[in-house]
Amino acid sequence: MSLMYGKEKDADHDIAHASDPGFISFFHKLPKKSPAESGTVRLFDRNEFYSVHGPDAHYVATHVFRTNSVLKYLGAGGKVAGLPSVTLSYTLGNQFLREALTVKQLRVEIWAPAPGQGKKAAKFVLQKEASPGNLQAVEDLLFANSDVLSAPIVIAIKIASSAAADKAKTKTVSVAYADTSVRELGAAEFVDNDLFSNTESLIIQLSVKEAIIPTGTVLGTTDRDLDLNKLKAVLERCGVVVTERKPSEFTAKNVIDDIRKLTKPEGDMEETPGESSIPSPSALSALLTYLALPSDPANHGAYRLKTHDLAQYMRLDASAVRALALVDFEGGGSINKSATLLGLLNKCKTAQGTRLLGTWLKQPLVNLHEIRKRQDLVETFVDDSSTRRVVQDDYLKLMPDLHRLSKRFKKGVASLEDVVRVYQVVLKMPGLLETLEGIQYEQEAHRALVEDVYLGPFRTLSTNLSKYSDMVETTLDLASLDTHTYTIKPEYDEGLQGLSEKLMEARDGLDAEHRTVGKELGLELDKKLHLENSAMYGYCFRLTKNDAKVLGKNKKYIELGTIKSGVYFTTKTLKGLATEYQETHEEYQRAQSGLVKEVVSIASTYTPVLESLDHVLAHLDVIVSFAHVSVNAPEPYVKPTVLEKGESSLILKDARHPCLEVQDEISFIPNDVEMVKGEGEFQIITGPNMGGKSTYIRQVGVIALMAQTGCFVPCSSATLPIFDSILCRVGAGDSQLKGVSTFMAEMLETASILRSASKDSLIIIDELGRGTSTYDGFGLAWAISEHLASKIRAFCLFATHFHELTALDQEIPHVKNLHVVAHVGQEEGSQERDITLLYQVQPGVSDQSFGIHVAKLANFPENVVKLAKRKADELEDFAVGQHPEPQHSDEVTEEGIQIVEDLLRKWAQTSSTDGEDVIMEDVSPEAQLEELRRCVEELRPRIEGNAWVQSMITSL
Ligand SMILES: Nc1ncnc2c1ncn2[C@@H]1O[C@H](COP(=O)(O)OP(=O)(O)OP(=O)(O)O)[C@@H](O)[C@H]1O
Repeated sequence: MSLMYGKEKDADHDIAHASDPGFISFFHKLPKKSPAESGTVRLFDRNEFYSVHGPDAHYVATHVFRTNSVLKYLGAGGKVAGLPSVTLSYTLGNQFLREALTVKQLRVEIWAPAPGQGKKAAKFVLQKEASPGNLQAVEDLLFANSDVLSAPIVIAIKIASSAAADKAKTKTVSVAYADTSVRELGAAEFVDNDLFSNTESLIIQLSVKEAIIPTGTVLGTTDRDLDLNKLKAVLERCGVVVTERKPSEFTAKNVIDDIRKLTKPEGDMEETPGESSIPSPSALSALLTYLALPSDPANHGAYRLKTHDLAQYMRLDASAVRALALVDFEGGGSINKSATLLGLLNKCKTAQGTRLLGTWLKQPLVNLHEIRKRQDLVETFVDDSSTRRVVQDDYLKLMPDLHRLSKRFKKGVASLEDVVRVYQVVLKMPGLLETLEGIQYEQEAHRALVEDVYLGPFRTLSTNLSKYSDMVETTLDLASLDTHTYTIKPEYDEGLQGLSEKLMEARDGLDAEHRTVGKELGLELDKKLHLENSAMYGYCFRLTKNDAKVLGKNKKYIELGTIKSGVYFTTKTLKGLATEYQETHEEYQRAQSGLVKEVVSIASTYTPVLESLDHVLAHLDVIVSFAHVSVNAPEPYVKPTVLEKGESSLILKDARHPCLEVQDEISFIPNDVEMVKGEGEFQIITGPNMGGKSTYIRQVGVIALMAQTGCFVPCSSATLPIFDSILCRVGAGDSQLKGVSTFMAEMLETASILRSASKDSLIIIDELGRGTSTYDGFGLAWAISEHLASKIRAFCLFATHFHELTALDQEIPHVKNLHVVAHVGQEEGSQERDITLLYQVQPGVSDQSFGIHVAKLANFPENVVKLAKRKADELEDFAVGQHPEPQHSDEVTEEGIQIVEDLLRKWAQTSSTDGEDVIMEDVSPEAQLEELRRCVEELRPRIEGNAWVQSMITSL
């Protein structure tokens, strides 16, 4: 969901009038935004609208209104020295705040006029503060009526190191996390490497939005500072907002008491947990302090504390989430639904289903039994399409977000309408049960599973809810539901019944007087003489001005007023009756509202049942959605054969990229994938730019991930082992990293892969060594490949432009070369060569090299660094022709290599500041490419004389 406002009238609230001259000086004296100037927006509540000032005003102008013309400049100096300001209506402002917190990952502050200050306040006080992981203060304001599709998870991280651990380059990481929207706390403690690979996986698994870490020292030079910097880099890569707090907050003081307060119901006499039984006490302590949970009595006894085991799910790194396009990482809300796996697979009908799917994609299973269970359930709904449709259209589609409803009950803000919505769910249950009982099984074995996962729980929950229906039916006036009025049945309460009768009597009295006056005046009731309950006068009579002449000067008829619709009048009797009616009505409302509270509070006792029901419905929704997508894909998906870790090779027939094959403009070419353990689990893919390399290697990752979430896969047949992790490294051109320079990010990610991969990992490396500037890039690619292939022996797909890397298959038996096929043609009589891309992947090496790139090292295991250096030297030799003949292309000549060398040197020099190996940190990929194009132009005559060089740079 992105904000597309256009130029709104909203911006026209006249801020110049609304603001006191004193405001400008007040604004300039405000404390600096915490913790850093950036990343926080500050809104001023002006009773009817919000105003925004300074740099924030520019931000709002650009992002909300998409024009600077909405800016007003307060104070003297106009555009040059005035205070840039913009206003937002409450609706627009709240929408902006929601997006700032959940999509843009910003902190927000809302300031309100200081007590005693009127509309034109000059002084404001901070009223509400919120951050992506802590929405508590603004929950009612911003999220009361909108589904939050992802939970505001906030995590506190503490790193402990010891001399022994330092030597082994490991750390102990303690984390505590909270989801205040469901009142859940969690903790985990694990050993991590010095690049925090496990912490990264945990952040992905939990979809963390904000992290609290201790501040470093001022100088930032201690070992701890260095660790914190690395941690910050990881957090940034994962798109997490970093909040720094004093290290003193990371001490375990009071944490036992606080946890007891939060998790134990009042009066629970069970023994207090000791400090040793509370995991990650210091991280928990920092987290509780930050969220101020213990100080709010509403939280007492309301929280649950869990421990999270990192190994229960497949591990993913941040690049994998991006490279496999699992979810919209930047959170911008893609318009094209099939652009992400979440978008593609989300045929869920409920908000809870969509949320659970998002979680499942970040938490692929590693337990074979659990994976097969999900697959069998999906198969059940693939086999029986008609039940699938009925479940989706007649049941799931009508289910409200029970999680949100439960939350409203828990917070005591639920209304009768909420009570009724739950009732409507309960009414649907027998039909849903009957539908599921009627499933036509192709595999009898699935019957017990459906019974176990859905029918059993639904029956129990229905039984638990039967009293709920009774309660609603005896207390609520169900006859008035159709008109969306929610009232208590008068018969339910004696007092209410009495009042209701009194109300009827009063109403009868009014009617009688209506008749009497009609007769007296000789006017037909309702056509001429109207009895009305006017907002201004209460019950009274109305006549048109013309008809009103009959009233004459008769004192009996008391005129109340004349407006366009006619003349209003009353009589003494009517006045008395109207007052009585009004008073009884008010009394009735009071009595009813007491009863409403009672009914809502009885309904609230069902929240645990509702939460369980929510979970089973969400599960059903995702499974049915998987089945729906599997059947309705351009080519139906198949159930993959998943085998235990290490027990299988990866064999896919006719594999497709699920997100690409659904795009209208693409006629997708399927490819087989064979990664046979011991024979070819390491594959190097070369080929021309845009030839389909990335697509091929990424689709393998997507398919493995889909298989482990229990979904069917886009292949005609598939066998694959369980992977403990999918780790990716994607080239600079594709990465959308912020903050860290692309180069450093590339190196860190690759280093992290080397540290954390195992033989059961699936590694996807795309375009390693791009965007940097020496031959080390090749050396690095070689060294990494060799390390992965011979030491780690992971399943790996490596797409590269380093043609020379393909020689690795001569050294390591299970390295296999593949290439994407391109047909290079030349029209007769033309100098132009055009390439037809066929997107077919075939064994062997492509006969063209497509460019050499460059890199520098950061944080690699020493042997990799050494090897990289050696290989780089070898390549230099190779380049000047002292190396054996190039093996794979007849067209490569010494002259050709020389031209490429000269070209690259020129490129490196022009971009370099010191003539050394260049790290183009500050140069955007576009600018680098532009630079390269310029160099090509300079060497144009020589390039045109050499077909090989020319083919290599066609893509430029
Ligand atoms: N199997 C396929 N069938 C049809 N079209 C494909 C296929 N694979 C890729 N394409 C098309 O080719 C485009 C480029 O593919 P991809 O990015 O995988 O190429 P690449 O070889 O990795 O390119 P580069 O080397 O420039 O990074 C895709 O966006 C898609 O439109």
